[in-house]
Amino acid sequence: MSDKQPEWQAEQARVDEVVLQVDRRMETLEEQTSGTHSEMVDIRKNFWDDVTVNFEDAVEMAESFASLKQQAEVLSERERTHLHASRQLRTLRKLKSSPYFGRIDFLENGEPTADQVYLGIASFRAQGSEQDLIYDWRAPIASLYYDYPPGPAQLTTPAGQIRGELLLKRQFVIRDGEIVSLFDTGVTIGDELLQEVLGRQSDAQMRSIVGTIQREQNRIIRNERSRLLLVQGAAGSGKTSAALQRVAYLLYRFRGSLSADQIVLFSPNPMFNSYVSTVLPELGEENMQQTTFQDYLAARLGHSFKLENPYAQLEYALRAEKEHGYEARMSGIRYKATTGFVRLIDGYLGVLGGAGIIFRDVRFKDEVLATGEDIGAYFYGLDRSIAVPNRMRLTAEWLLGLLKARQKAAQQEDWVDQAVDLLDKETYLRAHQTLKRQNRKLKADSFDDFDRERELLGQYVVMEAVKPVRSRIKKLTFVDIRSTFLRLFLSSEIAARAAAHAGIELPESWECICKDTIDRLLVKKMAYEDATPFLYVVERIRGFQTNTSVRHVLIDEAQDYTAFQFAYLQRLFPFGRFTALGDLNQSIQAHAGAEESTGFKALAALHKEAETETIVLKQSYRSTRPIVEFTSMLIPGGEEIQPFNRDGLRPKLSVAGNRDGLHALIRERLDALAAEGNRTIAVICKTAAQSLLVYEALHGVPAIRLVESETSSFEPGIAVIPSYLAKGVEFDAVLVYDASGSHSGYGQESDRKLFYTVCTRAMHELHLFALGSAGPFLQGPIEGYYDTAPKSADVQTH
Ligand SMILES: Nc1ncnc2c1ncn2[C@@H]1O[C@H](COP(=O)(O)OP(=O)(O)OP(=O)(O)O)[C@@H](O)[C@H]1O
Repeated sequence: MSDKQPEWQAEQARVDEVVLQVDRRMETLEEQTSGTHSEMVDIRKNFWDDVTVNFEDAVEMAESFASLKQQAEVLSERERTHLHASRQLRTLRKLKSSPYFGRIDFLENGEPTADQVYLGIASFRAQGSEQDLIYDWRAPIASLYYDYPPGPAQLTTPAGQIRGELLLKRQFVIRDGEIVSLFDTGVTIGDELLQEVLGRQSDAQMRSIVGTIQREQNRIIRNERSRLLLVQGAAGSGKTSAALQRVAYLLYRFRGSLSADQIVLFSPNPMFNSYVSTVLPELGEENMQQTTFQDYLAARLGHSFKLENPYAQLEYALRAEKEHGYEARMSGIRYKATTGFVRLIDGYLGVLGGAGIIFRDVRFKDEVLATGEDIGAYFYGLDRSIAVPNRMRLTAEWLLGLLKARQKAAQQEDWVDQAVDLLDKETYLRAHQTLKRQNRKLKADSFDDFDRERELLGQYVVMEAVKPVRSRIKKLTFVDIRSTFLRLFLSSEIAARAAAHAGIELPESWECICKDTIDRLLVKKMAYEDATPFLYVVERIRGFQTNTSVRHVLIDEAQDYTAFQFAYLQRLFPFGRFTALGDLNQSIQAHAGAEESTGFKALAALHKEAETETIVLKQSYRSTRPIVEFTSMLIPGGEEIQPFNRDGLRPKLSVAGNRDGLHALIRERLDALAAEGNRTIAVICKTAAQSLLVYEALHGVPAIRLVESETSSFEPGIAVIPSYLAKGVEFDAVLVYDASGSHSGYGQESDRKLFYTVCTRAMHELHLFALGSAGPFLQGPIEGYYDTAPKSADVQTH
């Protein structure tokens, strides 16, 4: 529609009116906030003048306390009002610039006139009015906009189904209060707006897709029914986008009962956290908790082991092929990712319920209070129908009882006298304070009595000596979980019993797996593949420290999780509803290729079928049509992926005869891409080691930076980045290093998904660089989907 048409002008007049109303509201709010702000400053400044503090006796103290409490409450009430108003102002500022993005005219059956509904990031009505000038995109009526083209439509509300007809569906782009474009759409969501949105250069931050959410994505966003929502979606199909919009939806739908800190998003790496961190604030919502699974593991394991990170594991899988023990480790990595291994560990835990947990001696002052055998005998003497963690608690209580008896006896011992003599002044004073606190009858002058003082200081010394032992008993450190875990791998007889208990067979490579596991655990190294099974055993023996406040757990890149990791997460968040989003074609972890039951199926197995919903996204939005057509050829079943019809250049392959030549070609391409105005460009390498070499070889290229596993921010410019860290993110242009079939390129069948993942990061341009010749994935029918640059003259090296 053109801006000359009366329809456009009428819409602009409405925008002007809404902006005026928003402005008015902002003025009122600004006045209010400046008022509450100065009140807050005042209260803070005069806090102590306005309270009466008197600690002379109990009554005065209670009064002082009440006065303090009241003053603090007034302050926090003002702070809350201020925060709320500031948030509202932030949203109003956004509405002022772009009040809405869509309009629907809905004629409900039996009604004489259609409702005009304008949709924006928040609802808004003029002061004193009953009518919404803007509806929140999450309001029930907004679903019509996302779900139906013009024609018959229906809406599910708490009151039942509403049927009617969608007479009009209009989309707007409004900037600074001016309509920039306006489309009436015939299909679900008009291609024009999507074309415009997707054709833009990326700006190093993920954007909200609120104005162009597609019907399938809307199903993900608004799902309230399922305990487990599984989303399998092609690369670039909007899984992450839908997940974030879903969080915003849930916060709106359940406002009052759900807060942002009750939602956790597990993301693939810290850089990804930064990439998505602006979407929710852009929608006027607070960010949910964001973490990586690795961070979670590290926090739970503490410092007792040197924990390998998943990237180090992946680097090993990609690079160490020639190292001794490679196959043993790789078969371990694959087996430990399976549900078979979960069952084996469950079987082992079953065995341990009857016998076999290893206990440590509990000592007090170099003397054994209870030997590991004694503890074992006590533990296994308890009723076996009591769950293991509860028996552990009972055992701890028994040990605390022993310790108490020992504490009493110790007071007469010589070492106590010696320790009392050696007390320094500070400790002496501390002892005095502590004893005074504990024994109210003790008056300040009691210390004048030498014998009494000696006795009390003796008690203090023993109490201090007992403290760490008591704390260790409470933490159940008398259970030697490392040795207990190791035993499964050390004893073939126990492994066989665990397998029999679980009703499964041990894998053929079990012996090799055992040797590999033992070697590392004995030196307190925790391989990534062992970390979750180990923690699972820890928590099943000691009792799970569950997080009961979390209501929604979203797992992005879920295809990379093992059956064990899902089982673990499921137990950690017993009240959480799970949304798992992934793409099996992008399974790039070292365990990829393990039995099919890893990934989604394992997670689904943990839930009832009736509580699970699976949504498949086939349309890919990120890349241009030529890029999607090319990448679809890389994977089986790729023909099912539907490219969004956005034009662009075909991917281009450049081949060089030596590395210097390759680097010269890349430099040339980077210059050209930067000159074209691409804001985010990535040279994606296979490994971190390769990234470092390439980064050094490209020294001097402006705005180039190396991305490493610790990199925590996603920035514009040129990134040299290992394949696995590019997961989940996207770039205007991608240069793949190196697309040959050599070891440092992508030659093995096991490299296929990695190669696919790398190529699908490109939004507008994809350039492939190969050393020597193109790799196997670029040969055959796929040759019809990319162009080849004329072979360059190789750079001569000296
Ligand atoms: N409905 C939509 N409207 C506009 N843009 C969209 C829509 N859906 C997806 N996109 C865009 O497509 C790109 C890919 O989206 P996103 O990263 O969410 O996909 P993904 O499925 O998580 O991808 P991958 O699995 O490859 O990491 C993003 O730029 C996103 O903004």
